[in-house]
Amino acid sequence: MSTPEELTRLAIHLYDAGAVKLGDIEAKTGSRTPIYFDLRLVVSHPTLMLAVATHLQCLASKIHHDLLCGVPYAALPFTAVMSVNSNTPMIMKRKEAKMYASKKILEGVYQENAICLIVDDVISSGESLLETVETLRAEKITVKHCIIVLDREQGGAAALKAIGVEVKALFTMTDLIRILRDAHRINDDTVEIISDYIKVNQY
Ligand SMILES: O=C(O)c1cc(=O)[nH]c(=O)n1[C@@H]1O[C@H](COP(=O)(O)O)[C@@H](O)[C@H]1O
Repeated sequence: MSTPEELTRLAIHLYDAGAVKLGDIEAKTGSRTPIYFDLRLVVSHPTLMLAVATHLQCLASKIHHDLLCGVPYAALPFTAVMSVNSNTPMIMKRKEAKMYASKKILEGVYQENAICLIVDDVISSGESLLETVETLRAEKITVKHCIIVLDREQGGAAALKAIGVEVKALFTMTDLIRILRDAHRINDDTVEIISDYIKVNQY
C-alpha cells in the first residue's frame, strides 16, 4: 500500500520534473485548461518511471486480473514496467487498427474471457478509456477495473462506472493541487483557479 507521504513525494517529484503544466493549455477535446498533467516525459526519468509503476502496482495488487492493457502512448512505458515487475502478461491497444498484415487493433496474446486491468495516465471526460473498454470487450476480454495516475474529477470516472468499470487513481486533482500548494510549488490563487475550472468544466 502506498503511504500518503510516498504519494506526496511522487507528486512533488513529478512537478519538479515538469509533468505539471500551468497556464492556458489546450486539452484533447480542444477546450482550454489551466493545468495539464503530462506523463509522457516520465520516459526521460527512470527513477520517476519506476516510482509511478511501483505505486500503480500497489493499486493493481488489490484487483484480480490476468492481463494488463496499456493505453497509448503515455501509459505504455509504465505498463510495461509493471508487467515485467509483476510477471503479468500485457497487451497493447493500438491507436488505429493496423492496415496491413494482421490488421489487429490489439497487440499481444490473450484468451477469451481473460480478466484485463487497463492502465492509463489521466482521465478527463473518460472518452479514451471508454473506447479502450469497448475495444477489449468486443474481443471478449473482461474489463471491470482501470487504474490511472490522475483523475481530473471532470466526470470521466462516473462515465466508466456507468458501463461497469471502476476507476482507481493514485491522485485526484484535489489531492494533486493540495500537495503542490502545501509544498509551496503553487500558490492559493492557482489552487482557486484550478478548483473553479474543474467545478465548471464537467463532462
Ligand atoms: O486532454 C486532456 O484532457 C488531458 C489532460 C491532462 O491533464 N493530461 C492529459 O494527458 N490529457 C490527455 O487526455 C486524455 C484523457 O482524456 P479523456 O479521454 O477526455 O478522459 C489523456 O489520456 C491524455 O491524452
